[in-house]
Amino acid sequence: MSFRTISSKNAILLDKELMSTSVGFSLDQLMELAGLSVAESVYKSYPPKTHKKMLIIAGPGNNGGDGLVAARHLKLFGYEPTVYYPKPSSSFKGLETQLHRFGIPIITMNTDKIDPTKQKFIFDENVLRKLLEESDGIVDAIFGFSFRPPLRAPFDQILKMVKQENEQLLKKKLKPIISVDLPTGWDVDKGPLPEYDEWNLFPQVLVSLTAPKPAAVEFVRLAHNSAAKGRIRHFLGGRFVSPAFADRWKIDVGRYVGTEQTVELK
Ligand SMILES: NC(=O)C1=CN([C@@H]2O[C@H](COP(=O)(O)OP(=O)(O)OC[C@H]3O[C@@H](n4cnc5c(N)ncnc54)[C@H](OP(=O)(O)O)[C@@H]3O)[C@@H](O)[C@H]2O)[C@@H](O)CC1
Ligand SMILES: [K+]
Repeated sequence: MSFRTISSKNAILLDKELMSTSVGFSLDQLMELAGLSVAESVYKSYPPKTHKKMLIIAGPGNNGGDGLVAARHLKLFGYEPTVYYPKPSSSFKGLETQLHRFGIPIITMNTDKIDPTKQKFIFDENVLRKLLEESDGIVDAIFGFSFRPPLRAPFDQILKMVKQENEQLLKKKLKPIISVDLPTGWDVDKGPLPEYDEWNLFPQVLVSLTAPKPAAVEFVRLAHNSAAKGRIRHFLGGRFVSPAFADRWKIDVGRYVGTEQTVELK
């Protein structure tokens, strides 16, 4: 294992710099490339022939936005994606509209259960259980580098359930989890914290974006020590960094081949 990492603090600063006037990217551009690299990593790991029904669980921030983009690309790649999006962001209305146009179901605030004064999402475990049962794989686009434990509602209940159901279902059939940028719930700089074990997911695939975070080192280390090590994969995506920019931030550009948007780190 040899890859350089970037701390949570620097990942936030790097992100800002990419969108500064001196570098010139917009959030839409970065998210499109990030989401595309996630979809490509899913395809390389679990093609639609064997894992057609993908459940994308999207969080309220940009990690969730990557998930919405990935869902559209997955549809174009031949999957049947469904998006579970408990706390939609007003910034991503356009992405939601695109998903509607592509006929991708989005499970979001449950209108008949909304508290009309607070517009609160009320977690219904039967809805999530059914989605998990029907899916062939889960894309974890809940939280990325701005996550700070402990998890708050409703995501604590959601994560707990994904973990429990997946452990049950795994006994019958491998239902992989593909995590976007970080396994949700893990501390960005330390990895999974034992005190939060009830909702620490352990994904089969991690797609680090721009550069792996320190938690990715833990992911690889734990994978190496687990019985499932042969099935665990770590990709780098988000192909928008120039060599000079990477040098400045002491990260690796990634040895992408040809038109690839994602490269496996070994
Ligand atoms: N340059 C790149 O690499 C690019 C990176 N990109 C992607 O952006 C991701 C980072 O996105 P991000 O900064 O929006 O943060 P993210 O992790 O989605 O979470 C923020 C949300 O989580 C919430 N929240 C936090 N803690 C919580 C808790 N304990 N329990 C509950 N909620 C909690 C927080 O709520 P708040 O604390 O503000 O109330 C806020 O709503 C990055 O990982 C990558 O995937 C690409 O899109 C573009 C290029
Ligand atoms: K994630």
